[in-house]
Amino acid sequence: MIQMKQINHQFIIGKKKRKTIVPVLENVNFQIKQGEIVTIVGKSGSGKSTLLNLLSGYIRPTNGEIFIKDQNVTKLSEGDWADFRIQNLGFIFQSFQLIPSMTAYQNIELPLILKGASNIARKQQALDMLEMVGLSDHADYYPNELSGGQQQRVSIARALVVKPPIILADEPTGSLDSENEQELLNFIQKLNRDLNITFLIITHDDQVAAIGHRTLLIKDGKLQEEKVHEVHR
Ligand SMILES: Nc1ncnc2c1ncn2[C@@H]1O[C@H](COP(=O)(O)OP(=O)(O)OP(=O)(O)O)[C@@H](O)[C@H]1O
Repeated sequence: MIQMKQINHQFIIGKKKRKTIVPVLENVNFQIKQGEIVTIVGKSGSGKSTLLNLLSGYIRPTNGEIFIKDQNVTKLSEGDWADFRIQNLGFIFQSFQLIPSMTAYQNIELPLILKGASNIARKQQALDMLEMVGLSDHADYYPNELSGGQQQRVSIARALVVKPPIILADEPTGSLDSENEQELLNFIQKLNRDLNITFLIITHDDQVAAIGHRTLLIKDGKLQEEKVHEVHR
């Protein structure tokens, strides 16, 4: 489903004589199968977000190739990457990234507008998602009128409304209290079981890491298999 082949990534800071090269990832190779939940851990600054940004196409690798659903995404133009992203990837961020001037319903509907869905289909699917995350009665609330846990549920509904086969999550529980965290983790596992959605989750939190079928560790620019959690399957 997802494959990184010999990925190297470095950032270049400054210009000309003051140029500094910051190597972040070195010869990273891994594969994720459809229906897996894989969690990625590593110290602050180890390159976790960089890895996720490479998989999202927001940055391009210095070297190496990335395949998602057998498509070599490193070869896609910006426009084709944008289309591919809308069709295949959903995102969950720590900071929710909801649009403050739009209601819960409108935030969830937005990816469907971008995808070109019809009016009727949009309405039905957005309402279904609101129901699925238990917020049917909050459709017309704006993000600042919702609790942190409710905002996170709206952001998940928005990620899922286009039914992406893959969800990339960066510290998805980072802003939640322990009750909401547990609820979200149960929800991710349910989506994985019921809809066979593949999850790649970056986290600092052991409880989150443990929902992965496997956990990968980024250390000194390299990726290593940390743990296989047998209990989940
Ligand atoms: N756009 C950029 N330009 C230059 N350097 C960058 C850029 N983005 C990240 N870096 C550097 O790459 C390294 C890895 O950063 P990254 O954000 O991937 O780490 P992380 O593991 O996600 O950290 P955290 O857990 O603190 O979020 C850091 O040294 C950072 O300074």
